[in-house]
Amino acid sequence: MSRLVVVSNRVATPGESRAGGLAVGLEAALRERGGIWFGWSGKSVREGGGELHEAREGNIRYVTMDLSRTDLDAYYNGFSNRTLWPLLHFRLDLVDYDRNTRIGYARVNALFADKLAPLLREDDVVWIHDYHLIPLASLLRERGIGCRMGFFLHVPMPSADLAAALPDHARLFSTLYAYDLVGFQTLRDVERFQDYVRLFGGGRVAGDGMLEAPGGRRFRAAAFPIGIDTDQIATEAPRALSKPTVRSLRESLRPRELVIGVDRLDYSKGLPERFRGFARYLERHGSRKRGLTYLQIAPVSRGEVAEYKLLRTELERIAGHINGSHATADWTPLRYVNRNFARGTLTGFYRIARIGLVTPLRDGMNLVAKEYVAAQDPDDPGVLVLSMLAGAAYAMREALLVNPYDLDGVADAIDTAARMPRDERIERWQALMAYLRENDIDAWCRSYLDALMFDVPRKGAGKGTA
Ligand SMILES: O=P(O)(O)OC[C@H]1O[C@H](O[C@H]2O[C@H](CO)[C@@H](O)[C@H](O)[C@H]2O)[C@H](O)[C@@H](O)[C@@H]1O
Ligand SMILES: O=c1ccn([C@@H]2O[C@H](COP(=O)(O)OP(=O)(O)O)[C@@H](O)[C@H]2O)c(=O)[nH]1
Repeated sequence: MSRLVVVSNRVATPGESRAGGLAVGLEAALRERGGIWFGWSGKSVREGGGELHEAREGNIRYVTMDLSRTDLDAYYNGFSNRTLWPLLHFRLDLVDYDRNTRIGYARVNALFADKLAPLLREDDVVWIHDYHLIPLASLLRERGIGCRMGFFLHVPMPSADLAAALPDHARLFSTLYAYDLVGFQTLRDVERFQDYVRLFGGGRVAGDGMLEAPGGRRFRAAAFPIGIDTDQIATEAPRALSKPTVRSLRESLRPRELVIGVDRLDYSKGLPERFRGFARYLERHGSRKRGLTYLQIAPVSRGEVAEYKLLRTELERIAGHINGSHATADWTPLRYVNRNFARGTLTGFYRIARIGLVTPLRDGMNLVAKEYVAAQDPDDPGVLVLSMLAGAAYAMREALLVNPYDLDGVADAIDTAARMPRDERIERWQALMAYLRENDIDAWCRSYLDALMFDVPRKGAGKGTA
């Protein structure tokens, strides 16, 4: 069997617990097969960068690389998170068009290629993840690496016209042509990518999932919706009820029901809109409103990026306003917590929540939606309120689907969820859970790697073909 080499900006090194779905998914994927996980160390150094660190746990070898402060600012805080992230989440209004960060992004990708190339063997399978590392395969091929390489985009692929608004977009997106397989979360993402290749990328859709780049090189593009470790969460959730943090949350709520939201503090997650949707519920459903308490967990994310700092201030203001307007001496309707919780604890929180509120404005997938469902009590499950603009909504049709911009719709969905009879809750939950069991994290990993290893012709790979 070929050795698997996973490459991503974020690496979950042993013992690290941090919010973010990519690391959660890849950790589970590598646990099954073993291999190398290569990426940024999470550290920045004053000068230089490029130092490698190694660690091993079980069958996974972790190789991580430090980045200089300047490189990190340009590549991660800059081009990845201030240019590509908003672009890929349909937020042209937030895109930063700075040329220097674009150059820094190219420089750091070249550094990744320089450090990774010597570690690779001819029969390795290299699986590169996310928007931070789009050009990496092309740079590795320039360095003579001919092995199979796949890419997976964890975030949405935007409409072709939006993608084309990026200066030099063709130079960036055409580097995707160096991969053998380009994976997306949903079929809609694949279709939007095909549109881009056809309309702006100089290529053509060859049928059968294959695309043809301008020079004639063929590669595959397909959807592989990421899953979770469904059985593990279902087993862990009832056990988590005995954890002191979970017990004390439960006791503090009585006699009210819990509504829960769990998101990195990110504008793509639609938190201001969600807070306002909850406020609308409080205003419109006055007689029942005191039956619910909404807990929003929102660990700070990308805290050095200006837009994220602004969002934090805005949320504090809205939360203060909601509580100021609706709280009583013995009830705070919205509890807003900027802390990261271990996933073991979160499963207990999900389990005791009658409603899971997941309303991103755009999201590649959203693993929290899936974790919430997997953690429910089969005899008395809660209800998932899910944005129709999250990748997760593509298959999770038995959730209460909402438009996250429609505050009245969100308020109505909270009310419907709070009043939903047990039989209906069970019926919806069973359908969702059957889907999550069949499409778990192992299935995701297996289907992607099978497609990369067996479904992709190898003609034309190798040096100079990118
Ligand atoms: O690494 P960070 O900058 O701290 O951000 C955390 C991760 O956020 C994004 O996650 C995405 O991947 C999830 C799993 O596929 C998906 O469910 C979610 O919709 C995406 O937003 C980002 O894409 C990752 O690269 C980050 O590591
Ligand atoms: O305090 C927290 C908040 C979130 N998460 C985890 O972070 C991931 C978030 O993934 P998702 O796909 O929902 O969104 P992303 O943050 O990757 O955009 C999920 O596995 C959560 O359980 C966590 O471990 N602790």
